[in-house]
This record gives sequence, structure tokens and C-alpha cells, in this order.
Amino acid sequence: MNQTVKAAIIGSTGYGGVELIRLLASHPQVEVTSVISSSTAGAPIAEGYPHLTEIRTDILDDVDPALIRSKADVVFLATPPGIATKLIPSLLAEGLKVIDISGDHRLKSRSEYETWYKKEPAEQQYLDQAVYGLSEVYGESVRGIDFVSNPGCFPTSALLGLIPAVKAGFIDLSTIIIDAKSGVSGAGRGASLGTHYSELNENFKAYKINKHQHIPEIEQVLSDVAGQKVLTTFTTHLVPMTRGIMSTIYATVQGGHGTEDFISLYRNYYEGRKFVRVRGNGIWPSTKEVSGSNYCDIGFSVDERTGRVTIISVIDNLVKGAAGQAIQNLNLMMGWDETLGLNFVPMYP
Ligand SMILES: NC(=O)C1=CN([C@@H]2O[C@H](COP(=O)(O)OP(=O)(O)OC[C@H]3O[C@@H](n4cnc5c(N)ncnc54)[C@H](OP(=O)(O)O)[C@@H]3O)[C@@H](O)[C@H]2O)C=CC1
Ligand SMILES: CC(=O)N[C@@H](CCC(=O)OP(=O)(O)O)C(=O)O
Repeated sequence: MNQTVKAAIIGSTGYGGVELIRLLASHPQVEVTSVISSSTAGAPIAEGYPHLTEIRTDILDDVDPALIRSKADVVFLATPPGIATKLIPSLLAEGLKVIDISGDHRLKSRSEYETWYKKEPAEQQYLDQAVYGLSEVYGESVRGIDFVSNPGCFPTSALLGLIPAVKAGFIDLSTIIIDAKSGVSGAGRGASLGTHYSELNENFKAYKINKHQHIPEIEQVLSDVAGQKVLTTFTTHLVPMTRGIMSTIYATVQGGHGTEDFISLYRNYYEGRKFVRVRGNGIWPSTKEVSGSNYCDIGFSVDERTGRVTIISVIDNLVKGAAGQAIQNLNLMMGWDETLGLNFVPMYP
């Protein structure tokens, strides 16, 4: 008989949490038994999200580790930075499996976290314990463990687009530039000056230039893969669309490799990993082609004139960039097929 796992979601009323609810509704081996909110406990979740009417009749629970343990085996945290740091020690002590979607446990250095997030870091033992769940790269380390730190949305697209080339020495590590764009759901459900309609509509803007909290996350992983310190230039832009991330990556090619060499390298690296689709020569991915799905699509062009490669990597920030990859990690933690409950065809158009 197939094993079923009971799941709780802290931060159920945010975009990441509500996407977990949507995706888990069709997972064959997970039942969501507790949806949790710190500010609206006691209210039906469908009150804030009428699209869930008659799909989820739950009343939101309060954040209470013992209550969560009485209802669930695994807990997802889709909470703003600084919250998971405080909650996870007691959730792990209750014997729960934990998947942290926030950035609180991605950086292994406490001082780096403090510098980039401007918040009190988690205790070192929890940073050491958390396995960074970039599924296609570190999936084997996730199998059977209890605590996963889910990657950031931008790092997921940038790293999947870069790692095979970095590992194989196809690019000069000192030349990497990542030019990234995100839909506005990446900023969460809370309203803010920067994300309200008249600020965003028919506008295109860069933000957090050279200060984005995903810079040290990307550099930490690239350095790990390369076996030497790697620095990058990473710039984020807000696009007037709801979902999607596109990372356009530039680097100087080493070893005289052409576009077809990059395609073969990436196809070999991601062989058997269903959620990374490497495009053929001249077939560029767009965000709509992965929307609502757990896919990361990647395309390449080497410019023989400049000696640089352009790599385009797209994901849905709420799926492969958050809830979808978190479920992929749960599947790996449980020793299941990593694609379970995630076989969504992208929504197109
Ligand atoms: N949106 C995205 O595309 C991605 C987001 N992430 C990360 O996931 C996390 C959630 O993001 P997102 O869903 O967009 O954010 P939202 O702002 O949409 O949601 C945040 C959620 O956290 C809850 N929350 C706030 N304060 C607390 C608290 N003290 N204790 C418990 N719960 C709390 C909120 O509900 P309430 O206040 O009622 O408790 C709400 O449900 C963030 O860390 C974000 O960086 C990662 C990848 C992609
Ligand atoms: C569009 C937008 O604002 N996106 C957010 C992504 C937030 C996120 O996922 O970051 P952590 O999980 O690392 O906190 C940003 O750029 O900060």
C-alpha cells in the first residue's frame, strides 16, 4: 500500500502557501491536514481566498508546534524572513520533517545572513543541518533527511542555468553576469508602494542593485560546485506580469565550445531529470512556456564574434521557484519518485 503523509503549512495565507495548497490538492500521497496563519487563525481559509470555496473548508490554525505535531508529519514554512529561524528548533524537536521555503536556512554563514537579510541568523547547528534543496543538483543529499532549505526563486533559475557549464569549465568564472526579471507575485501578497498597480503597470524597473539577498546564495552554490570562490553580478527587475522568472546569463566561453556543445553538456547533466528541459538551437524559452508547472527551461547561444555565451533560464517563481520544488524535495525526503504530484502541463497561452 502507498504511504500517505500528513502535511501542515505555516504561511498558508501567502502566495507560496496557497500555491502549496493548489499543488498538494492533486498529490496522490500527501494530505494537507493543517493550514496555519499567525494573524487570521480561527477564520476559514476560503474567506481570504474564495477560489478555494468548497475545495478547502478548513479553519486556519494558530502557530503551535505541538498542535502541528498532533495533526501532521511534515511542515512547510512559507513565511517572511526571520520567522522560520524562530520556529524550526521546536518543530524539529517535535519530530516533524521540515521544509523551509524562506531564505532563513540557505546561507551557511551566520554573518552572511545578517549582512544580506539584516535579521538575526539561525543557530549554526540548524544552518549545518539544513540541506539546500536544489533538487536536480543536491537531490541525492535530500533523500531520507528531515530538514530541507528550499532554494530562492531567482537562485533556482540562475543556478540551473549555470551549474553544468561551471562544473565542466565551459565558462570563465570571473565573467558571469545574471540579468534576472520576475513577475510581481515574487514579492508576496502584501501590498506595497513598489508593487501596486499604477507603480507597476506599463513600467519596468530594476531593484536591490548589488544588494539583493540572493547574491550570496548564488555565489555560495557556484563556489561549492566550482571548488573555488565565485563572484557574480546579479541584477533583478520587476516585470508587469503575475508569474514567471527569466534569468538571462552572460559569460565568456572557455575551450572554444559552441552552442551545440552547451546543448549536449546540459542534456547529459540533466538526463533523467524530468523538470529541466534543454531547448534545441535557436528555440528560446519564455516564461509562459513554464507557467503553472515545475519546469525550468533553458536555451543557449554562443556568439563567436564576442566569445560569450547567452543562457536563458525560465521558471514559474511560485512552482519550481517555491511550492513545486518544495514538493519535489518532500518526494525526495520520503524516497518517492521526485515527480509525484507535479506532472502539470504548463498553462498556455
Ligand atoms: N513569492 C515567491 O515567488 C517566493 C517566495 N519565497 C519565500 O517564501 C516566503 C513566503 O513568501 P510569500 O508567500 O510570497 O509571502 P506572503 O507575504 O504572500 O505570505 C507570507 C505568509 O507568512 C505568514 N506570516 C507572516 N508573519 C508570520 C509569523 N510571524 N508567523 C507565522 N506566519 C507568518 C502570513 O500570514 P499571517 O500574517 O496571517 O501569519 C502569510 O501567510 C518568503 O520568505 C519568500 O521570500 C521563496 C520563493 C519564491
Ligand atoms: C519580485 C520580488 O520582489 N521578489 C523577491 C523574491 C523573494 C524571495 O523569494 O526571496 P527569499 O525567499 O530569499 O526571501 C525579491 O526580489 O526579494
